[in-house]
Amino acid sequence: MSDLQTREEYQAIAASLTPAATAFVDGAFRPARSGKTFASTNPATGETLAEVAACQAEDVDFAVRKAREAFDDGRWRCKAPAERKDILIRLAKLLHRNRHELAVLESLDSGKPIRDCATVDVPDTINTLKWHAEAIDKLYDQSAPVGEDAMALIVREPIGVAACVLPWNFPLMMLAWKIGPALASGCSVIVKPAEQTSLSALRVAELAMEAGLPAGVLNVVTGDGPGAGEPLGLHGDVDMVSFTGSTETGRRFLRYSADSNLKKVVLECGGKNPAIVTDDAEDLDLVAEHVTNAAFWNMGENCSATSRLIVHEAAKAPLMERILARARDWRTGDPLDPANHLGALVDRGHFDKVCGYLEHGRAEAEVVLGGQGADGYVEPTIFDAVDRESRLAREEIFGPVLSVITVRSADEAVTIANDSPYGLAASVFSANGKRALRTARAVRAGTVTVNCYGEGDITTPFGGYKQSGFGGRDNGLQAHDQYTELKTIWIDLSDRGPTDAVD
Ligand SMILES: NC(=O)C1=CN([C@@H]2O[C@H](COP(=O)(O)OP(=O)(O)OC[C@H]3O[C@@H](n4cnc5c(N)ncnc54)[C@H](O)[C@@H]3O)[C@@H](O)[C@H]2O)C=CC1
Ligand code: BAL
Repeated sequence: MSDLQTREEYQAIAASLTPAATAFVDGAFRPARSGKTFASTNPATGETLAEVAACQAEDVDFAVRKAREAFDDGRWRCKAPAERKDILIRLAKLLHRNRHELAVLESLDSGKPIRDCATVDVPDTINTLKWHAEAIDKLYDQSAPVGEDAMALIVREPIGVAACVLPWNFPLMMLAWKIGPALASGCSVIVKPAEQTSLSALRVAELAMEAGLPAGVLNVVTGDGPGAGEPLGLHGDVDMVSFTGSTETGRRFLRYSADSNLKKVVLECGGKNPAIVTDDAEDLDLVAEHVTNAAFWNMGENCSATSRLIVHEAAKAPLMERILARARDWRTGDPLDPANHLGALVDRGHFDKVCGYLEHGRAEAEVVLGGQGADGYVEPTIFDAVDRESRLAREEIFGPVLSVITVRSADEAVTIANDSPYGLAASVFSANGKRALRTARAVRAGTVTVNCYGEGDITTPFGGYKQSGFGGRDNGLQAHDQYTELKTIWIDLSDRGPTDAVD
């Protein structure tokens, strides 16, 4: 049954909110030491939602010190696994109890449509935390096959202080994708939300205290990239950074690491994701449904959005007719109206960037749908006859823009799909099982879906090849690898005496 409320109910919740907007460190809300703030605005209205603490290096230092203390004294990592599990499950329950408020906060701060915040973002956040919490007391260490004279234990230990640097497109979901496994592993965590969308992370940190998470274990440092992100990346006492965002900023984190303490860096970056439709694709209604969702869901502000439709010439006309029919039904407007599929883009800067691509597309390709933006909103847009060398075909637009490229064979489709610096996600539509699987194998991307579109689920690792990712995966038990170190403990079992042992 749908959990959606009416627009009026959402508006009433919005009117009742007084979001916390200072940093959250060592169990308490704290302003930036400088006293500086920046406005967090509702991109749909331009209204200021809160003045958020503009943290800088000194605030980051304090947060790292508190996180380190919490890690070193073992108040979290040394708790019995079942107790840590219970606290995180309590947090998941508190998120569920506050789900309408969280969905509204997320929608107001980011421009995302409430229908998605309520039915996807918040439920996925809760499920992710629950799933990692449940794993805590079910993961076993290993013993290596080293023979009779020794025993070698391979144990997994929390890495220490983990910094989670978040994007603005899925503020809650990305928070959960990172703090879920980080906290489950026993780390202390410092979250740096994107400056556009700080509010939901602060609320989650507050609820985590209510759930019983010890102070200092989950901290949120608000601020922009150069002010708060850079000092985190350069900090000598941060053990790892898990980052989601642009490839350009991802590169910076590698440099920060090289210039400081060689902290582990895991990057989940951009994508230019192809959907390949072969000449034998069946059920074009279903294909059209998947491609429309993949391209326009979350206003295309999604690293795994399908932004290139690579379609065989034989399937193109009937498929395009079906995609257009669906996309025309997607309503754009007030994010708090559950009837709307698309809300506002995250901020004016990003809106202007997407509009720049629309202008380019109008000049270089054939507009078959949309093609204009107004007042922070961009309607679903489809460009046909896109040149595979053009900016539309190669650059991440991060808006509701689909570029169509026509091909004459499956091999040509794969060549074009792989002709990209990115390799995050792809989908393949073909009724021929062998061909579909061969194509899925040939595409260089971290997630390839067959006859559907998606990102897998919490049980499957998510991340990219090439410049889409580096160093690890989110989701699945593989996500725990990010936040843990492996230690070998070698125990001598031989009956040689000490003199023999050094011979
Ligand atoms: N893979 C993904 O999910 C995302 C991709 N993007 C892509 O990136 C483009 C630009 O968006 P931005 O908001 O500028 O992304 P961004 O990569 O700059 O921001 C992501 C995070 O990095 C932080 N950051 C920014 N500059 C930093 C610096 N110099 N040092 C340390 N931290 C820094 C930000 O404060 C934010 O928390 C988008 O148009 C889109 O193409 C953006 C967000 C998410
Ligand atoms: N779609 C999940 C990852 C991201 O867009 O940032």
